[in-house]
Amino acid sequence: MKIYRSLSELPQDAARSVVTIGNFDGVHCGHRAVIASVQERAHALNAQSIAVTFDPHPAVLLRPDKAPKLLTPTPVNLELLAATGLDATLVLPFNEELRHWTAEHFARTVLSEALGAVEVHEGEEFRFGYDRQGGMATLMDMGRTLGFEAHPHQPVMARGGAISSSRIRALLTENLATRPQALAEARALLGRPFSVHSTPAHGRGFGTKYAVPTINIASYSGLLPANGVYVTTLRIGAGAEAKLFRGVTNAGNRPTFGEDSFAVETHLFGFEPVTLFEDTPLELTFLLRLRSEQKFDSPDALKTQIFRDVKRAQRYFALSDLLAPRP
Ligand SMILES: Cc1cc2nc3c(=O)[nH]c(=O)nc-3n(C[C@H](O)[C@H](O)[C@H](O)COP(=O)(O)O)c2cc1C
Ligand SMILES: Nc1ncnc2c1ncn2[C@@H]1O[C@H](COP(=O)(O)OP(=O)(O)OP(=O)(O)O)[C@@H](O)[C@H]1O
Repeated sequence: MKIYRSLSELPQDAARSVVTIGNFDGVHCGHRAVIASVQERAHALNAQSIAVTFDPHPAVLLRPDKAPKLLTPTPVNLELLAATGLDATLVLPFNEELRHWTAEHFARTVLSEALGAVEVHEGEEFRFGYDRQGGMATLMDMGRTLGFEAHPHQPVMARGGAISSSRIRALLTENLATRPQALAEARALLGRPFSVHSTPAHGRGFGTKYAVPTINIASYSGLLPANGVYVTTLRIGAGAEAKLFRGVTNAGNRPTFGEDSFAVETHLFGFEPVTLFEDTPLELTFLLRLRSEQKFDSPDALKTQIFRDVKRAQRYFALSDLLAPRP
């Protein structure tokens, strides 16, 4: 997939394009349905399939105090978009200039002039342009003048509602704190288990001394699931060299050891030594929520509980192995 980071990077002789615009955070099942239509139509019309997205997420500029933590950091999101098979993604820097563009200006400069759009596909609730003034009706009107068709898509539903990035964020944070099954719901909406991508950090050394040895992940600006203990896998490294370990993870403040100090730490099963550098890529995947974090009276009491967590996680993996389709 080609990635263009500004309008000026696009080839001058605009190819015909079938386009979809949005943030696509997490590239969930709703996004993938719209993207699949874009690809199908691009193929039929002998045009390129392209997504237009924004960096940073518009909310960072528009509502800085309420900007959501992202399900997927931008580089990983671009990999997910590439995996859908799109020909290209245009990542427009979302800045003061762009935020003031009217819907009409956006349609004319980006869709028509820069991309040579022949069709534009969006969910029917789609809004765009300064102050969210434009919607599907605007796109249809503009399309008549500019020579593209606007195709609204019915919302893709799952687990009793329309799929959206904000719904998935809510499932993984406030809902998950009180309803462990919210993790499975988020998985159904995403079409894959939720994971975070980071690098290793140093622990305080308490784990090895008093509880169980763990790998900590570096402080992370994206979205993390609600504090608590989870069954997880940890992929260490990238490409053919990567190693996958099963384990249990605590995301929380570790109250047993005194003052709050937030960490995400994973105890790996069947660990074999691997060299970790500061920049070794880690992907931590959250499979099942086991419990909330607790303050224990002693490190020994915590250790006993962690052994119970490990047993439950091993039962989870044994069952998933049993249910996994055989080659
Ligand atoms: C599976 C698991 C569950 C944990 N549960 C709790 C808990 O409920 N309460 C708590 O205070 N700490 C919990 N911890 C965190 C330990 O306190 C932590 O491993 C220890 O503070 C080590 O920190 P360090 O790696 O920075 O040395 C848990 C850790 C793991 C791996
Ligand atoms: N469930 C869905 N069904 C159909 N189209 C969808 C669905 N979710 C999003 N879309 C469409 O995909 C495109 C990109 O969506 P975008 O990422 O901006 O929205 P979103 O997932 O609803 O996120 P948020 O919750 O942050 O608004 C838009 O055209 C949007 O209307």
